[in-house]
Amino acid sequence: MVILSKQNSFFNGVPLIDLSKPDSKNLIVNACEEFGFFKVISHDVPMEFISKLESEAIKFFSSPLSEKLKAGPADPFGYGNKQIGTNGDFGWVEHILVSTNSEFNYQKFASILGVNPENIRAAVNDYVSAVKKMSCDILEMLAEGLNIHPTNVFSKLLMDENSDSVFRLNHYPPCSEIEGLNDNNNNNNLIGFGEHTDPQIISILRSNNTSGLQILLKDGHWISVPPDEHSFFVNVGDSLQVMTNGRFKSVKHRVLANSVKSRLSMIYFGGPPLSEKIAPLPSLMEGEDSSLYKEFTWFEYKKSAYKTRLADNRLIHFEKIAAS
Ligand SMILES: C=C1C[C@]23C[C@@]1(O)CC[C@H]2[C@@]12CC[C@H](O)[C@@](C)(C(=O)O1)[C@H]2[C@@H]3C(=O)O
Ligand SMILES: O=C(O)CCC(=O)C(=O)O
Ligand SMILES: [Fe+2]
Repeated sequence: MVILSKQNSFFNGVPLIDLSKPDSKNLIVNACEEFGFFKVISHDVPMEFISKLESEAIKFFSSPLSEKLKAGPADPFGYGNKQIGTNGDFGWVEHILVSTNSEFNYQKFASILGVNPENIRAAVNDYVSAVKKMSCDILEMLAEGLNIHPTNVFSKLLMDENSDSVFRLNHYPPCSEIEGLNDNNNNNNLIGFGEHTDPQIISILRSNNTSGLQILLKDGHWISVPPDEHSFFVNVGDSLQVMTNGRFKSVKHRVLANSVKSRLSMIYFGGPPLSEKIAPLPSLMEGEDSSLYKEFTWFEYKKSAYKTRLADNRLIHFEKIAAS
């Protein structure tokens, strides 16, 4: 029996994983089951990579809107302003979305920044490579914690040369008008990025020290995640929910805009190759036929996901109807 030490394993209500500690694999499993979310410290992503990318992003987002729009529209890759996806979702946010594998047209960004496209490409590549390595370490610890062999069942999907992973930079400008907005609970809330789950396997988020991120708990309450520029935050995505046959739940999260400070976040979304079948791992099913989900590939899931609104439950179309 595994006895989990709860001591020092929470940070303001959010599970805290110290990657240097030997018991972290069990704590990660616990966090994925209870929250679908956790904070990571003692990682080995160099601060130099984070700062370099952050300064390139600040330069880009500080450019005149007319210049930034030249790197859009986000279809889904490129620059987007207030628009999230193409199905009618909006937020107080501007963003850049790039594919981590295909040759993205960095020239578009570079001409705006007036820099060599190699600089921005190198900043994204250095950062993404380090964060991808950390994602794989976490996924391998997860597999070990679940007693799955080989332990690279999840990480090999991110390591595959055809892995369909994406990287996103979000900038939430401060909004002074929030003070005038009131919801029924007397809160001043302006949505930066509306509630949703991430479709991929795992998402790794790093932000500056501006608050805004919230996660939905199993009991239906939203909690604010205190920002920490030196740490990373990990989300279970829909695909990991399916691969664990619902044992882990993809976490609903959202971002509220801030009235005084701007928030800058960078998120790596680790996804499988398009042709990969997304199905529960046999060792996590009670019997051969106990999958909660119909068979589908990541391509089929993505195609369907891109037709949905942000807050929709995208997995519902792939769930088996329970026999009565
Ligand atoms: C409204 C949408 C934006 C999104 C594609 C979608 O149709 C539904 C999923 C959204 C999401 C959420 C997590 C990531 O930010 C994202 C890049 C992704 O893979 O799924 C976005 C999509 C997007 O902005 O293109
Ligand atoms: O910007 C953030 O802090 C979170 C954004 C997010 O959840 C996303 O881009 O999917
Ligand atoms: Fe998200």
